[in-house]
Amino acid sequence: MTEESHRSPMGPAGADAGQGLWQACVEQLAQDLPEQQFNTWIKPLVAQVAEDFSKVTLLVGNRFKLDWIRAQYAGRIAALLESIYGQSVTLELALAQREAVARTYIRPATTPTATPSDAPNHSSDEAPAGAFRTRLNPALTFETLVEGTANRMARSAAMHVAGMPGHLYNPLFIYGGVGLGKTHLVHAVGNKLLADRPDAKVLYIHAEQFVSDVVKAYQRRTFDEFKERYHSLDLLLIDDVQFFANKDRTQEEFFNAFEALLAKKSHIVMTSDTYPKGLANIHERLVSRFDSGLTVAIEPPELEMRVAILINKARAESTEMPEEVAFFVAKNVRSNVRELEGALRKILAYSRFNQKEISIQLAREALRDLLSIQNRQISVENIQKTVADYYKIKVADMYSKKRPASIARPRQIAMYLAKELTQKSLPEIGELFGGRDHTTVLHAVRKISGERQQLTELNQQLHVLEQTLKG
Ligand SMILES: Nc1ncnc2c1ncn2[C@@H]1O[C@H](COP(=O)(O)OP(=O)(O)OP(=O)(O)O)[C@@H](O)[C@H]1O
Repeated sequence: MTEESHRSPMGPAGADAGQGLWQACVEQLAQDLPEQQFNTWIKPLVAQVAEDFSKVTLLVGNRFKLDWIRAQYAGRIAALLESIYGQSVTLELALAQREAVARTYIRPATTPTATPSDAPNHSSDEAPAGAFRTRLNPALTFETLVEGTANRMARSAAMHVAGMPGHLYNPLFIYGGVGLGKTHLVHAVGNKLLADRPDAKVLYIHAEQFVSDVVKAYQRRTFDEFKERYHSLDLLLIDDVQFFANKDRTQEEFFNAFEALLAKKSHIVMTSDTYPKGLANIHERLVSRFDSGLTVAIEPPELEMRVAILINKARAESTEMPEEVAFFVAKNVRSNVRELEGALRKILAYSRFNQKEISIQLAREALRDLLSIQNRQISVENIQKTVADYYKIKVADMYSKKRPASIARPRQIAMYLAKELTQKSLPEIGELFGGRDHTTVLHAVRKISGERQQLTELNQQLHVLEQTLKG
């Protein structure tokens, strides 16, 4: 899709008609888009239209804008041009003031959805000299993040921060297991703020990169530059702060940056694999600061959310995934969104290679290995044993009629996990727990899933058990 080339001038003939085509497109976009978006992103574009209208090249001021327009608007623009002209039009994006022009060819799309694979990971790494490197991936936006019960609170807090940084929820601390969308969400905060305020100083950084920046500053004695860089931000997005464990110097520098940023009402958004008090080997004064704004969890996505993610991501690849296939995949791939994406990629590739329509049968074939590993690994017996070990009770207590809380609660947790992680029905699970009635299982499932939303500690324990069971 992307290639580097030199810009070739368009012939003058037909230039007016060409501009007419572009003008019609702009007028339509002005009606479709919010005014601020239109003024920021579309209005400044300069179009060059080929004589035969087969190609429209949009000249964009800088690399960040180019990536953003490609991710957010290119599909829609290409589709509009085609519908106005009535024939195929190739859309190209190019940097306006460069010798070597980065060109991007865009397929028309029916929806303006961005495909993460279309966009470079760190667009602003390629920002023109002197420009601020945000390290944001423009494809990771609120628009491409599917909302569900699992991320609703984190998402709305993040939206709030993006809309009004420096006010409520500072710092915002987002935690959850692997592949649940923490990174996506923090990029979305940065991208939204930049869309509203293109001059804001936003930086996304992984905690390991911060560690390496501290080491470099230490070796090169460039702490002044380091401080200037970090302390002048409007928004710092820092991923996976658990990586600060045991790194004293880094923790000290982060503490300083933290204090400086909060004092000037800049915003800090952090992610981690656990809640602040669960972090190991991080100084207490940092932990208490992490927890001083708002701490929110992202849970593993529920079934409906997994279905919606699959359908949306397939659509972003210009493929319609039938709902029943999405349900089949979502029921079988439960752990996290990254695995869901992997399953989708396999299905799309299998369907293309074999030139077959996407169906449940095709999904079953494409995911054969994955499904057999799952079936082998997660059985009710396995769950009972793992939960019994974890809570230090006997496996036999899973089937016994004993009722003390120290036994009844792990048993309810095991029933909940059996429902979540296996295909067994409530009566089947009841049978495997000493012949209990399905209503007992239903009660346990409802109780634990309700408490999971409220009790951070229980939620953490369930994460550990799930990760252990999934291997
Ligand atoms: N709700 C969602 N809607 C759409 N895509 C999602 C959603 N959640 C996660 N993803 C996608 O799943 C993939 C993994 O997400 P991400 O990298 O943000 O996870 P993470 O929680 O940061 O994981 P890790 O802790 O391993 O870094 C990404 O491609 C992301 O875009």
